[in-house]
Amino acid sequence: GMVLTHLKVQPGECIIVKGLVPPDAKSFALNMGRVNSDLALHFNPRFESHGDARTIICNSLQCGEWGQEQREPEFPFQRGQDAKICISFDAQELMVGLPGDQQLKFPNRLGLEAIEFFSVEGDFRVK
Ligand SMILES: CCCO[C@@H]1O[C@H](CO)[C@@H](O[C@@H]2O[C@H](CO)[C@H](O)[C@H](OCc3cn(Cc4cccc(C#CCN)c4)nn3)[C@H]2O)[C@H](O)[C@H]1NC(C)=O
Repeated sequence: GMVLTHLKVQPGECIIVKGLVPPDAKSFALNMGRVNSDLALHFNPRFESHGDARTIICNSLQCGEWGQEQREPEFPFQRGQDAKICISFDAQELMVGLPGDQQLKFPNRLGLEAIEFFSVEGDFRVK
């Protein structure tokens, strides 16, 4: 999928991603952090993957090691529908704005001061 590097997204700024979730989607991920192996947030909605159904899994990756997963109560995505996702952060947490004005928060475990890396993986067609 799409990979962006050498970004300088600061606290208070936001990344807005719009795209289509294909009708046969199983899973997609938005990754953000310093580099691919140091992610402040791996945001992974699973329609049907790894034994999960309609569950958003959030995690961090530090030096290639996964942290403790956070499983979200809401799943505001539908196969075959467009989705808009807005990401911002501060010293304490990353905030993800979701469809239907839902929002989730994830601790800024890495103490990230700027988002330099952003990638989209799996079943999400960026528009
Ligand atoms: C119960 C004991 C065992 O527990 C399980 O242990 C697994 C391994 O650790 C965890 O799974 C890992 O979870 C991690 C977050 O924590 C990560 O998502 C990681 O995936 C990295 C990864 C990213 N990509 C690229 C990509 C991304 C999204 C879409 C696609 C596609 C497509 C075309 N349909 C491709 N490929 N692999 C996943 O493997 C499970 O959650 C966890 N389950 C529970 C309940 O605890």
